[in-house]
Amino acid sequence: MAKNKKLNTKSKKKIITKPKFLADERTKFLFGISFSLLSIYIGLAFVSFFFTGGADQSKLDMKWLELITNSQIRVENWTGKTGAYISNLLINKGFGIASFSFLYILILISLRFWGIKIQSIRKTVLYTLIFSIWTSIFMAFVFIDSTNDSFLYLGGAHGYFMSEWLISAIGNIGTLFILILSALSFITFGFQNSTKFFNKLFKHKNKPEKNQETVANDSNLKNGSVNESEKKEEAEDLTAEIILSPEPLSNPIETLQEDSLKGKNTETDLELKIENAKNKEETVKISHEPLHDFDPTLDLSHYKYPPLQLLAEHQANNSAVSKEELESNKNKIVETLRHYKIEITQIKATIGPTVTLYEIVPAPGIRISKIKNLEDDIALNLAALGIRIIAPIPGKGTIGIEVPNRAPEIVSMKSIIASKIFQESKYALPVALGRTISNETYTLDLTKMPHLLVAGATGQGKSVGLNAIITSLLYKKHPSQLKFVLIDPKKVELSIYSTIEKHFLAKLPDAEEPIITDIHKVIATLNSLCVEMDSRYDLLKKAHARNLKEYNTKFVKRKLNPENGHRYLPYIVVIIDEFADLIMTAGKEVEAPIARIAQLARAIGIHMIIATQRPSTNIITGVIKANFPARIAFKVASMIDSRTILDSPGANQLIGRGDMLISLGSDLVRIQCAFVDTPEVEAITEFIQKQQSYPSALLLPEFVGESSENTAEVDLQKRDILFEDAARLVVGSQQGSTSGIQRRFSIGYNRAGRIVDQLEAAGIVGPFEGSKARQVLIHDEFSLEKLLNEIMA
Ligand SMILES: Nc1ncnc2c1ncn2[C@@H]1O[C@H](COP(=O)(O)OP(=O)(O)OP(=O)(O)O)[C@@H](O)[C@H]1O
Repeated sequence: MAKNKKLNTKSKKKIITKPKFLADERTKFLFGISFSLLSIYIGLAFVSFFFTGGADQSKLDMKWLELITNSQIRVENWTGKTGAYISNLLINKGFGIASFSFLYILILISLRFWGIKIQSIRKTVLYTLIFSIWTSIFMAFVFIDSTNDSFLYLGGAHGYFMSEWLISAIGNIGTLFILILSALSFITFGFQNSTKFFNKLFKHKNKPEKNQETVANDSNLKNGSVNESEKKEEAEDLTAEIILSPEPLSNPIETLQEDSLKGKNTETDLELKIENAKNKEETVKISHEPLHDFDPTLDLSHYKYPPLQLLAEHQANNSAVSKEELESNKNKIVETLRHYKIEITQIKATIGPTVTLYEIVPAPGIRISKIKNLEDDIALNLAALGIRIIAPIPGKGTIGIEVPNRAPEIVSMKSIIASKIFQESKYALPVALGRTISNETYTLDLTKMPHLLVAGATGQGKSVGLNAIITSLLYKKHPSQLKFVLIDPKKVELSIYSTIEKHFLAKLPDAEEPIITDIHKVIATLNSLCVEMDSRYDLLKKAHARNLKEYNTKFVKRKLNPENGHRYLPYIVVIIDEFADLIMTAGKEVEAPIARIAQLARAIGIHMIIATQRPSTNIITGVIKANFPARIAFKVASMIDSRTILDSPGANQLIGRGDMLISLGSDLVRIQCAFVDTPEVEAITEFIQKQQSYPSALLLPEFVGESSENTAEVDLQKRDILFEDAARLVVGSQQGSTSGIQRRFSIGYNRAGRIVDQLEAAGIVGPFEGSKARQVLIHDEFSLEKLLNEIMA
């Protein structure tokens, strides 16, 4: 109980001792200077007092004001009358030479203003006061006679008064005992290791010193072979650490268990409980008083989120839709419908950033399909592209006709990021996409998607869309909470993010480039993500957590022991720009890991966004579609493309420049994507890059390719027709890389890989060595020809 109480007061104290005063750097600087100069001034005054105090003494009995105002009076002290007065007040009239300890407080305060924290000021003031009182009495007691022949009172007036009073009350011996006892009490309670020190000094002089931090891990503690006094001593050490250490303890499990020992104070109990804690640390039901929560952001505690000013307004001129435009569109719609004998009872317009939605209520008895078929006629009459008819609008019972505005508005990323809905969103991975047709900010939680497929013909806003997604995540997430894996075979779009590698990116340990462009590296990275996925699943299982959020909550609450492999798991967002290029070169080799991650990674916080220009069925395969329920389509060339992405037409009728449809299961929402320009993204990455970072990108687990294991199955009788040529190429260039063969013969990655496997089986190249090129085992053409002849025979 007492222990707990202490812990409580401790944590309360900690809260109070962190005042948020003087946040302004300039004020801190000025205060820092002032206190430093004051410390030097008082220090000089004190030192000078020893030499000049005698000469000045007669003048120092005056009142301060009198002394200061009378310019006739001069003192010897180096710091003038004020310094002399203060020294006399504190040393002679106060605590004697113990007054020097007050200087320590001044130095500590000035250091604090300089940003250096040595120890708590509150604690130091208390200890200094106790120390000064004690020392002044002690000095006065020891040097009681020196007052007769010196101006200097080593114990100060306070010390002399107190020691004389004590001597008269309990005599010299009694006073000495009181002084010794009070000194010991101060040391015992004031310094956490003092009991240990005394015990060692008096009882166990021969026992080797034990490192305090390793006490809990000591194997003696486990096997119970220690004697009682050792146990007691170590239990005391542990207790002392729990009560006094203001820092988070290194092993949270033990401390939590320690909390649970309320009221049990026999040492044997304590030992046994701690031992149990070791065995049971995977049991995550601990619900005792928590330690301070683990804060993953503390690694980069000074990290500042990008400010809004880095984004631009992009205010388009004359973008407002005029009343005339609305009226004229309305009239044309009504006329066209009337022409086909379709009467409407009501029409309403909702002005969006790029399109205006005209909602009509047809007269009773009109068939909806009739209106739907008039799409082209209405478009013709309005002389506008990109008209889309939604018949009926789900959940509304009306028919919608979307008509593009003459001057579309640019939705700036700034307005979206600044929106209340985004700022206040509590999503785990908040993505701000743009504005809906009714001008509402559209945000989504990537963890709920859980993956996103983005398609659109070239130049329609796909890259801007990806940038908008990445930017919104950068505005909301700390580097400790989120890592991106950026795959960009085109090598242009995502390279802008390479500067924030050490803050926000994850890559293979041997990868030189932060943005993955090489097909081999892509395959290795995707497979490595599968390994990471499996290891995360294991961790979640061990922790009895259902998903990453639950797992991280447990970790933050210090219910999972890092010594057992537990770690804070950041979200990983994998972005693949130009997915088509990957599928075309590596086919199944990329499709398989992507499908695997897509199927399983939701719970463990790996989310994928794949983008493609070519939304054809050989790229967006059934496997990919089945695993990517959330899809975004920018304008595409044909209705077939639209169907491939969204399973419905519509994307072919979009007007481009960020006009998009998002499909989440059954819903189809039209959105004007937020616009973020390259200079803005550069400003954001530069802002992040300038800040303190991790030493490297997050390193994904190493992935060792499987190809070497397959060589046993390679049948050299069924050689590829390019086998011989490839063998000559490899020996001629002395380079055994799959990509070299792929390029030279313009063949797919799979086929090149198979040829390399055959070359390995024939003994021409060595086994797969991860990122390094394979070794070439045949060094000259003569040996090669000999070998080839043997194989052909
Ligand atoms: N949300 C938007 N708002 C306004 N204009 C946009 C928007 N998105 C794109 N644009 C305009 O369209 C141009 C092309 O966009 P973007 O580079 O994103 O196309 P893309 O689909 O990625 O093309 P590619 O596939 O060839 O890289 C931009 O330079 C910009 O002028």
